[in-house]
Amino acid sequence: MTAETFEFQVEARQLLQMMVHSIYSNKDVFLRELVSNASDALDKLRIEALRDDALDVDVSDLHIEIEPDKDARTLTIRDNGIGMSRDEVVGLIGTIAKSGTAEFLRKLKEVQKTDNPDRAAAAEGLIGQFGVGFYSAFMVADEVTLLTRRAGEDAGTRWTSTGEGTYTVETVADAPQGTSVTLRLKPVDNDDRLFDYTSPWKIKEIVKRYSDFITWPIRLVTAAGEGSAEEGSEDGEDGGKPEPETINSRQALWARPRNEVSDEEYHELYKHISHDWADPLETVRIHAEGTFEYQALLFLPARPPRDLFTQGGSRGLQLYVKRVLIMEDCEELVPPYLRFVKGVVDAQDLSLNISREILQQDRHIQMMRRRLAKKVLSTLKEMRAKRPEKYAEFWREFGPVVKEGLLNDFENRDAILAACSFATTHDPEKTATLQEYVERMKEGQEHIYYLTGPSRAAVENSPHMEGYRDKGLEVLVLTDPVDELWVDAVPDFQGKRLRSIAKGEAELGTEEEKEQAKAEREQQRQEYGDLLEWLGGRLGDEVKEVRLSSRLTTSPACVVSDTDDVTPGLRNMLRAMGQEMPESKRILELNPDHPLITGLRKAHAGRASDPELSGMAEIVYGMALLAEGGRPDDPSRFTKLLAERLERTL
Ligand SMILES: Nc1ncnc2c1ncn2[C@@H]1O[C@H](COP(=O)(O)OP(=O)(O)OP(=O)(O)O)[C@@H](O)[C@H]1O
Repeated sequence: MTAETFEFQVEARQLLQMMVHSIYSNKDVFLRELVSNASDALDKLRIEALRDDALDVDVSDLHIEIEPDKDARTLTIRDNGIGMSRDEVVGLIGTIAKSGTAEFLRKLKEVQKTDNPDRAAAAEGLIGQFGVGFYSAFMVADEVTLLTRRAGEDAGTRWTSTGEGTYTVETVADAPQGTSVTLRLKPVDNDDRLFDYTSPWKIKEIVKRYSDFITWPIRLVTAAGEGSAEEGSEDGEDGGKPEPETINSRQALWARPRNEVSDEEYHELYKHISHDWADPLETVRIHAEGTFEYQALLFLPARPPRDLFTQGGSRGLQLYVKRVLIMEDCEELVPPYLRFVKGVVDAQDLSLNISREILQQDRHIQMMRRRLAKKVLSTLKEMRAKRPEKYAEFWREFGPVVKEGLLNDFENRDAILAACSFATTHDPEKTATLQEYVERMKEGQEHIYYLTGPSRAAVENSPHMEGYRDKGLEVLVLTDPVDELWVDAVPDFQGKRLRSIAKGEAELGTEEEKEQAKAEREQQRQEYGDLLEWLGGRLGDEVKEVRLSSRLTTSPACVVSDTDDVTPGLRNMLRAMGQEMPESKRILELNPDHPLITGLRKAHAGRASDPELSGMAEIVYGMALLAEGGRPDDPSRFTKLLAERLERTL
């Protein structure tokens, strides 16, 4: 059949260009990527064969082969795994379905344009986050040919490209099942770290470093005698019969004693599982013995995957039963708020062909899920104590996800809270745990105070903060959307209630101060009685009450919610999620010590019926809304009223 030529999709072309002109300095990783893909293909075939008895394939000798040809300067990576159909080749290899590709390329170009001496490192960091898989072959090859046949199909597909803009696809009748990728290697250029990838020594070195733990045999196929030759040796030129040699130890890392495995080896396993090119932040090992035995290796990534907040992203852990991978993304093994955790669980006593439906109810799966969640949470707590910088890096990226657990994992609520930390007014540079907050509480302070808002600046500058700052009371600064939700779901911490400083009456200071303030307020209430009543009448459509405030020191007024009402932030959020949320009227609080308010009281006492005054009611209320980051219902009317008054001061 004749070959058809296709154009790469725009993003794929751009990405290929970068690979062809090789911006990534460590070119050895192309082999890691191709071996990783081959290993995945073998896993998939085995899983499919477990599920589908009718699938007519031989799974008795699943393996990966690497075959260099020194004379032709080619390198072939072959597997007898699941293979790809013609449509899959075009869809998976010719296009890049990853979300965020355009954004990634834009950033990459930006980095490359600058004269920053670290731009190569910055570019590598970006590729590390993105991962480019199969395309990394073009770092070392000027032509790549992929020959593949999907298990269960008759015809195979040959795909060829020089990485320039087009690729050809051809149907072939006699392809072996599985996939082989043949690279026509670029000339060796040691200065550019483009090594001789036909050298058996080099191949072994790379496989040992990056792919040793792959459970499938990786066989090096060389002409007789060549496999054991030293680098640069010309042995084997007589072209003896190829002799395969298994070059990986195939030992599951999780089954090896901790002190025999290096961090690098763990990191390579993480990269293989997660498709991340960067090292993980933390490795967690679990070895459960007893009636139900299992081992687990879990990893906390350094950076969030692009699909962390989207539906349908790849979630879950790899589930093995006695060293055999039976499920790729087993979501049942981690609760949704730990969905960023990657890793492997290997259980001794599960059925090999357990179905997803059964998994959900399986007692052992539930037991492991519980234990793994607890272990991750305790690791976070420990990280915070012992490796605070790493924890801070983690928390910045994943804190909002972990806090989702406070909404629904009641059993682990305390453990989640112990792993959480929050920005606070105590120290702008450091986060605090609730435990630390409680230890610092002032004498007479009963509650844990917090304020939610869109940003740190908005929260810190909010008028609600004034009295608390004045009294030296610490307030948690909560700015993640999820904070609006969990604060209502967590009633208390060690018997101390969490209280929004924008809700209810503020009761500040020691018992004595509170008593004193109460007496003062009583007196002021009499003085201000008329004004409060009048304002309440004027603003009756907007607010449910007008009262004197004990939380303000410098602002004239603020709006607060009633203790059990939802905050405006939460209301907006629930509305955005499509929930019907009725307006609930709020409370206007006045600062009886502010000149604007004392002036207003005098003006009202002197000329209560002056129409000028009624505009003032609206202005005071509008200002209070603006000060908390909200806005008046009718901003143009508000501006007009304000302008009229300002005019008169000129
Ligand atoms: N040897 C192979 N056998 C079967 N399918 C393969 C093989 N190599 C690649 N594929 C298919 O092509 C897809 C794209 O591969 P590619 O390496 O570009 O990306 P990836 O592995 O999905 O992700 P990443 O870029 O993070 O490595 C794979 O997801 C897989 O479905």
